[in-house]
Amino acid sequence: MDAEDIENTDEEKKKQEELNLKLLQAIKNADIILVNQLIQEGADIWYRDDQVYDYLLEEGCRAELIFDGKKLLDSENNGVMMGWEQLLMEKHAEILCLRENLIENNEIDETNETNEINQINEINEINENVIELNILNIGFGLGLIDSAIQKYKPTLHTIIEAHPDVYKFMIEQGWDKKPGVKIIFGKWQEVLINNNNQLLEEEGEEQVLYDGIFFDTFGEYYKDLKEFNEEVVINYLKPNGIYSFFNGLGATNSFFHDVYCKIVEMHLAELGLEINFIEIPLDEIFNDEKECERIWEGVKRRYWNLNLYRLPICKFMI
Ligand SMILES: C[S@@+](CC[C@H](N)C(=O)[O-])C[C@H]1O[C@@H](n2cnc3c(N)ncnc32)[C@H](O)[C@@H]1O
Repeated sequence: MDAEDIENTDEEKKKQEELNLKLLQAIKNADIILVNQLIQEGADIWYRDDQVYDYLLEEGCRAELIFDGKKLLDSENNGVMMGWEQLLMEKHAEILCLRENLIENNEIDETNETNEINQINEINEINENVIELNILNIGFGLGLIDSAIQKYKPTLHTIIEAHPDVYKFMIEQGWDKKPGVKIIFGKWQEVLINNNNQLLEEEGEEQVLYDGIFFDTFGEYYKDLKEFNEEVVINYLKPNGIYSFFNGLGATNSFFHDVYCKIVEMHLAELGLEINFIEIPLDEIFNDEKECERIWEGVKRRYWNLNLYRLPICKFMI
């Protein structure tokens, strides 16, 4: 790199920093038009870790965040990306909803292969024997996992979602009218802790416990996941329930990812939970350079860099 390049890089950094500071200021002034404009110009919604994202979320982060979010999540812009995440979400749903320990009379044919289990007919047949299936999902996003969970006909399917536009989208799509679905709008921190337990049954004030809990909030950090485990999972999961989360821990680098997987295992063990991982290869998708380019096209912050997905299955140690 010669002196001119260094100067240019410094210049770019300075410009970016200015944009980011302007963005923070515009957010504080609640100047939505300017916020939108600055994000389009390249201001970073992840500036100062999650400070800006969080601010937008707290303040009912408006269209601009959804706009950015749509680049990541919207099926029209990123259909292929949905493809790879959908596969994972379907697997997560299967792990949470379809299991022998939910079956009253253990009538599962053990020779069933996973791909066969995926057939909707079989799901219905198997889950007919389940007395109760309560599932809690944190973070609706595009509703990929929630759509997959619905196939298992849960008795209670609670969804906690904090983003007003995502919430609006859920209502428009009729999610509030689906059988068993209970939507709670707000941050899980507010809904479930801070002495504000909104999961209590309205009539009997009885604590609902869940057979399956899933956590995928994006935009939050390991400390949030840890808090969720400590404050929510151990209080809301049935003794034989299964907890899982989107395992994007340190997923931009395989070394960090390995370390995080160990850390989460250690922290869960302190809470009396064991964790096992199902490994799902992603190399077919991510080894293909062209495919990769397509997946990440237009995405500001690439958040995945691994050829393997480690799907976590957490249970109370017996
Ligand atoms: C990556 S998306 C979830 C994707 C989802 N698993 C799916 O299958 O489509 C993350 C969602 O979590 C929501 N979210 C972020 N922080 C949250 C919080 N503290 N409480 C509740 N929802 C939150 C976001 O608004 C977003 O809709």
